[in-house]
Amino acid sequence: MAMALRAASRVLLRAGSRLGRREAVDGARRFANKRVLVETEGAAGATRIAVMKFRNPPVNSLSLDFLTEFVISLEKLENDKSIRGVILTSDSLKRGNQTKVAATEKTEEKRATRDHGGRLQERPGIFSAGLDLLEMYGRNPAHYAEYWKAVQELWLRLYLSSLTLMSAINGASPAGGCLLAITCDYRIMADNPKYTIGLNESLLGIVAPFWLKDNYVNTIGHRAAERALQLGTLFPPAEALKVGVVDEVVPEDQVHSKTLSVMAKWLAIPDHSRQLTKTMMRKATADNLIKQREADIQNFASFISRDSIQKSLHMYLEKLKHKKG
Ligand SMILES: CCCCC/C=C/C(=O)SCCNC(=O)CCNC(=O)[C@H](O)C(C)(C)COP(=O)(O)OP(=O)(O)OC[C@H]1O[C@@H](n2cnc3c(N)ncnc32)[C@H](O)[C@@H]1OP(=O)(O)O
Repeated sequence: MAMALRAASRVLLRAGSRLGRREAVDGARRFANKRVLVETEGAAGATRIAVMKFRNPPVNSLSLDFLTEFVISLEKLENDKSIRGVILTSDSLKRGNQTKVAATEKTEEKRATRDHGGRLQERPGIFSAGLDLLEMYGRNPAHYAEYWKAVQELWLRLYLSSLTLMSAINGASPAGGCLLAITCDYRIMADNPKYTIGLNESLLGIVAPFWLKDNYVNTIGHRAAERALQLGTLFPPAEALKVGVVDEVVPEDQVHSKTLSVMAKWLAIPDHSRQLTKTMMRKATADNLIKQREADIQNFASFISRDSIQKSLHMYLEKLKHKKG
């Protein structure tokens, strides 16, 4: 066990020092579609891990295209027998990021604000702003049904993944952003009080689906989930740690390296016993959705089509548009 842990640590520490680079280095590979960048690391034949970086500017919202690309990337990793662990994180959307890839200059400009001296300042990072509100507003029921099926698919794939999944939460993580995080086996959040995480659906006048509620209950317990869901609480890092939405809070510049070192510990456990244990813990919750997927889709489509709900979403979108930077 100790030897396996040391070997996994060596692979991951090497990965840690290299993953920030863009060029292909010994054993490192990457593939990308438009909105998800995947970097894998490790020698051929050895354990490798992958880092999935979201890059859907301006706020990494879970649009239909993003969901589709995400699931395709995850499936690719699931089918690669050399990959045992995956880290979910946001490609930095901030101004000044040396590795920016997808954001246009205009978007980059939008991600900065000016201070009183007119100097550009970085705005806080974003892990994911959650479901894309524009997929749920002003569309038709067929679109809502298609969108919801994709949301369910993402959740099921992540929640039941045989891989060890970890989230390195390097920015705001409301609602669907929190969904991504709480499907993971372990969550590490940057210690920045500007970042918050939680299921805030009730603040938008909508309701989290039962399976996401169940995932939340399994993560933070019934009473805490009941209160947080009703109030739509978005927890800053210290509170998120206290309530158990995240497992660790670390300085922002250590999120990635810390996630790699925790991953090393998890990868020292034999896959078969860890995977069977994970399935034992999660199967009943996932089965609840699997046996009523179609009904859940119809429910969502009719709920979100209601005039009153569309009105709430309209008001929320207006509020976002007009808020002061
Ligand atoms: C009935 C079933 C319910 C299903 C469960 C629902 C789950 C969900 O995920 S609902 C979505 C919940 N998400 C939120 O409430 C987050 C809303 N966004 C924010 O709070 C902020 O945008 C931020 C903290 C994530 C980032 O703030 P900031 O850096 O200041 O950026 P802006 O607010 O200026 O946003 C830039 C741009 O992006 C648009 N936008 C933000 N969030 C979303 C979103 N979730 N979907 C679509 N678009 C989003 C925002 O409106 C701005 O657009 P423009 O004004 O056109 O630039």
